[in-house]
Amino acid sequence: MTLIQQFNRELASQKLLSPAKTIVVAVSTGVDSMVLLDLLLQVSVQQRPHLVVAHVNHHLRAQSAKEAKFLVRYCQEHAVTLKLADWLVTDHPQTGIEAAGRQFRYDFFAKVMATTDATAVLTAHHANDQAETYLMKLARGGDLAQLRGIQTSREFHNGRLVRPLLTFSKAQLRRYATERQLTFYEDVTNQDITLTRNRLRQRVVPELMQVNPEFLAHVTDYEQQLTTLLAAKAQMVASLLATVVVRQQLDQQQWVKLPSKWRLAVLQAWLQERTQLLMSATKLGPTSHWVGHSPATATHLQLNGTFELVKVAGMLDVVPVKKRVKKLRPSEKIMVDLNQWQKILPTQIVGIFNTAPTVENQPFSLLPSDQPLYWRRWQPGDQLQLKNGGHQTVRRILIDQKVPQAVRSDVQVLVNAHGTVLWLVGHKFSYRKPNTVGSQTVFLALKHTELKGVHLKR
Ligand SMILES: Nc1ncnc2c1ncn2[C@@H]1O[C@H](COP(=O)(O)OP(=O)(O)OP(=O)(O)O)[C@@H](O)[C@H]1O
Repeated sequence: MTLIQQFNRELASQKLLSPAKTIVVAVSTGVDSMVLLDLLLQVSVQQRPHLVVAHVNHHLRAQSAKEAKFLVRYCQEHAVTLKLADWLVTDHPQTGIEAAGRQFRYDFFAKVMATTDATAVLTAHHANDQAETYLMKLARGGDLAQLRGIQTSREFHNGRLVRPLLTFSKAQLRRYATERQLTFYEDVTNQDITLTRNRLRQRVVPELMQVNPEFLAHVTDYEQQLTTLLAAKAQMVASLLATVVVRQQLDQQQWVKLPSKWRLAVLQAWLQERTQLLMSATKLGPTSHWVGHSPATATHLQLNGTFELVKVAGMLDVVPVKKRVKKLRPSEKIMVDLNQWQKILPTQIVGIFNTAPTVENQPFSLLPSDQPLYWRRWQPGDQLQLKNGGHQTVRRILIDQKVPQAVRSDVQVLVNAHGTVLWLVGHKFSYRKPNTVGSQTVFLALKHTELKGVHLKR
C-alpha cells in the first residue's frame, strides 16, 4: 500500500472523508505538516473535507516572518483558507517559553475551530514523535496510565484532535516530501542538543533503530497494546469498585476481600473518583497498607495537603483537610502534590507544575530519583547547591537577605527524597543543571506572599 493510500485509509477510519466537514490543519511549515497539507490536498474533491490552515508565528526565530509569508502564498495558490496568529514578543514569558508557546498554539487552534465550525484539528505528529514521547515518559517514571503516548485521536474542545500521520516514520515523510518536491522550512532549534527531546531524537532513537529497524513500529504496537490493556483494566476495576463502594464510601471489610493484586488499583480508582487526582501506585503503597491493616482506633490518614481519609465504622471517606493552616512543627513535612497549589504557610501558596503557571515561576530539572518531594521548615545544616559547584547554607542566605529573626524559623524549603534542599521558598533556588538526561522540566511557583517586613528575594 502506498503512503497516500494508507493516509486515506486513516482519514476514512477517522470519518473525515466528507466535503460536508470542515477541518483545521495545523501547519508550522516544517516538513511534517507540509506533507500533511499536501496529502490532504490530494484527496479527491468528492471526498476532501473543507480545509482551514492554522499557523502561529511565534516570533522566536529570524525566519518566522519568511515562513508565514511562504504559507500565505502557498494557501493562495492552492485556494485554501488560512488563519494566522502572531504570538507577540511582548507576550513571551521569561521562562517556560516552550510550554507557553504550545498553550498559545492550542488556544488558537480551538478558536479557529469555533469560528469555522470545524469538527477536528489535525496535527502532523509522527511515529518518531511517538517514540520520543515514550522514551521521555519511561525515563521520567510514574503511573502506567501516564505512559500513554500520543493518541491518534482525542477530544479537543467541541471536536477532536487527530494525528493521521502517527504511524508514519519521519524518514517516510521526508522521502515523500522529496518525491513531491515540497518546500518546507527546517526548525533550527531542533539542532539544540541541550534539549532532552532533541538529544533523544538525534542520538537515542537512531541507536535503537540500529538495534532493530522495526523499533518505531514496535513502539506503535506497544501503544496499541497498552491502550487495550488499560481499557480492560479500567473495566475490571470499575466492576470490582462497584462491589466495595456504598454511597461513595469504601467498605474496608469488602475491600480487604478483593484479590490482592486488584486492591491497589481499586483504591486508586476510588480515590481518583473522589478527588479527581491520579495518585501514583508507588505513592499509594503506604495508604493501601493503612486501609488494610490499621487498627479500629485509627480514624484519620492525611493523603496530601488537600485531602484526608476518614474511617467511621469500617467505612472510608475522603474529606478535604481542615482549612485551618497550622504551622508545621520542625519535624513535620508535607508531601508534594504535583500540579496542585499547596498552602504551606498562612501567607504562602506554592506548587510544582508541569506547565508554567502565570504567576512567578522558575523552571527546574526534576530527576526521577528526587521523588517523593516534601515541603518542610528549614533546619540547621540545610544548604543550597550553587552554580559554581559550591554550596551556601540556608542560615547564611537568610542572614544575607536580612530576614528578621522573628520569621526566620518559619521559612520553608522544598526537599527531595534524600533530604536535599531544592528551593528555599521565597528566597533562593538551588542550582540544578538544566535538561539532564531523564530529567523533567517542572515549574516551581509561589504566590500570595505577604510576609510583612520581610525582604523577599529569589
Ligand atoms: N507554529 C505552528 N503553527 C501551526 N501548527 C504548528 C506550529 N508548530 C507546531 N504545529 C503543529 O504541531 C505539530 C507538532 O509540532 P511540534 O512537534 O513542534 O510540537 P510539540 O510541541 O513537540 O508537540 P505538541 O504541540 O503536540 O506538544 C506540527 O506537526 C504541526 O502540525
